[in-house]
Amino acid sequence: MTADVMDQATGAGKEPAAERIREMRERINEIDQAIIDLWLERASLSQEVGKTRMASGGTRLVLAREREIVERFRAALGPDGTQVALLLLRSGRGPL
Ligand SMILES: O=C(O)C(=O)C[C@]1(C(=O)O)C=C[C@@H](O)C=C1
Repeated sequence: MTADVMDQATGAGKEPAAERIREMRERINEIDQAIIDLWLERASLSQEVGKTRMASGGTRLVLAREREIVERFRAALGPDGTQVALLLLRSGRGPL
């Protein structure tokens, strides 16, 4: 890449920046995959907890526990954390 040609894939204007961006994107991809794997594992566990509880005659949901989880995410991530927690809970127990 010459200094005045933008690299299409990375959007960078110079090769050293393009190379650094490619490296950082590799790590971003690894992190995204870890998040996906953990998301799916959590959803599966959450479904299992729900089945176990209902089979014992208990409730489908435990709202106090959901509030605790939403609060943990809000405290760590702010208002977006609330949205993440709500999506996370929905992916395990389904929509309310
Ligand atoms: O911790 C539980 O008791 C669960 O059932 C798991 C979970 C969750 O996904 O975190 C799902 C539904 C409940 O209402 C509360 C929490």
